[in-house]
This record gives sequence, C-alpha cells and structure tokens, in this order.
Amino acid sequence: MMDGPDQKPETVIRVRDLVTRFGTHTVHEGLDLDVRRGEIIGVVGGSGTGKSVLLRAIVGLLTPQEGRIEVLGQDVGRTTEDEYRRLRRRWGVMFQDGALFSSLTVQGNVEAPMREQTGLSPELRRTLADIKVRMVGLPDSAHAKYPAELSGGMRKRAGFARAIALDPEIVFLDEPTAGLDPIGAAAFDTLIRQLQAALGLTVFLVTHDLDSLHAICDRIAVLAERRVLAVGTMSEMLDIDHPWVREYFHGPRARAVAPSGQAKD
Ligand SMILES: Nc1ncnc2c1ncn2[C@@H]1O[C@H](COP(=O)(O)OP(=O)(O)OP(=O)(O)O)[C@@H](O)[C@H]1O
Repeated sequence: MMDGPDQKPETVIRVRDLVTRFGTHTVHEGLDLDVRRGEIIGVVGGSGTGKSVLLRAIVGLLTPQEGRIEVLGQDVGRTTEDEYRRLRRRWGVMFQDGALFSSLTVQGNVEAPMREQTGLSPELRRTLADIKVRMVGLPDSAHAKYPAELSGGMRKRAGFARAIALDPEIVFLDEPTAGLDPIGAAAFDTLIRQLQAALGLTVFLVTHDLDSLHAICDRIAVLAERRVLAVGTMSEMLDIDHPWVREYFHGPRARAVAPSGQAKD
C-alpha cells in the first residue's frame, strides 16, 4: 500500500525494550527499532553487537528475555502455533551462508518452503520455483545443480530465491554480500534493489558492506552499546558524534566508497 504525502509510513516491524541474554552475557538491553513498509534498512554494528541475534529474535527463532516484537501487527512472542505458521509465510530469510540444503538441487531448495508450508502440487511448485530461480538471475543450467557445484555468488542467489519462494512481504538478509568479490557484491546489491522495487518488499539487511549501505539502503540502524544507537539516512549517520559511528562512517574504508561530498572529515 502506498503512503500519501501526509500519511505516516506503515511500521511492519516494531521492536520495543528488547533484552536478549545468553547466560550472563547481555546482548541487547532496551533495544527499540521500527522498520517501515517498503524500505531497505541496513543494520550495522561491530562484530558481536547482536545483529544476527536481533534478526533471529524478530523471526521468532530465539526467545528474548524481555520486550515486545511485532511483525506485521502481530506480537511474535504471543502467537499460537497456527498464527506463527501463517505469519512466517509472510517473510523470507536468507541466513549468513545462504544455508542451502546440500542434498537438494537449487530447484529443490527453492521448492522446500513451498513443500513445507503450502499444499501446492509438485507441478505448480516446480513452475513457481522455476520463476523464482530466474528472477534472481540464475541461468537455467543452475536449476538442477547442487549447492556444492555453484560459485559463492550463485549460492547467494539461490538462497535469495528460496527466501522469496512464498512471495513474502519482508525479506531478512544476513550479510548477503559477505565473501563476494566487489563486482559480485555490487551485482547482488542491484538484485536486492530491483526485486525490492518489483515486489514491493521490505528488506531487513544485516551488513558490514559500506558499498551496500550507500547503494541500496534507505535507512541505516546502528547497533552499539546493546541497543539501536542511531537510525537514519546515510547523511544523518555522517553527522553522528559517537566513536564507533564516526570511525565506521568516516574511516578510511568509508572514504574509499563514499560518493564525492560524503564521508569527508
Ligand atoms: N546461541 C548462542 N549462544 C550463546 N551466545 C550466543 C548465541 N548466539 C549468539 N551469541 C552471542 O551473542 C553475541 C551477538 O552475536 P551475533 O551473531 O548477533 O553478532 P553479530 O552482530 O551478528 O556479529 P557479526 O557481525 O560478527 O556476525 C555474540 O557475542 C555471540 O557470541
């Protein structure tokens, strides 16, 4: 749904006062975050600041100690099994390594969520999976291949195809360009942007990749000090006076990728 000029953007993910702990190790403490429908939000932060843990908590794979997480208007921690199953069909997740089933072909991997979560016939599953595999730009020759036979970039595309298998409204991508060469990473960024626009997706993108932040993110959320320290556009990030944020957005790597006029000290 489009927002009119005076309408507030619809919040599709709302996290409030989140606390997650592993034993005595507190990862998040009082974390708040809103994600708007149709945006690509980049989630950044130092290693171990809890980006992946946040993603897993939002999709209900991890139960937080405290706080409330709403996705598409539903409290993820309070759904019945049936409600959760229905909610889960409205998002797709691509975990860090693509996380494909090694014993299934690309086609089989993309069909897996359909097999698990829908009553579609094998023929229909095959046809739909075929379309998804093409949508992510994989050649026809890749359909019957196993993950081990693919390049890293192709595996990521296959993971993306699986994430959009059920036509989700939200896609969670955990470091999708990690391990890709710069050309492959840029191509993957373009793919994310194109599919986001074509399918009206909301994209929750965990990344370390400054190029991706510049190229495709509408807003950026910075995780530090166990919470979302700041959220805003790239130009807003450049004005934040916090040691990690400054180092990240103004450091040598940032200067190398920033369009001219940005990230200057
Ligand atoms: N299942 C678990 N059991 C115990 N500790 C965990 C578990 N999962 C994550 N952690 C810890 O939580 C912290 C946050 O982990 P997380 O993977 O979310 O970090 P991250 O910000 O995604 O880091 P990176 O950028 O390195 O991927 C880390 O200290 C990690 O060791």
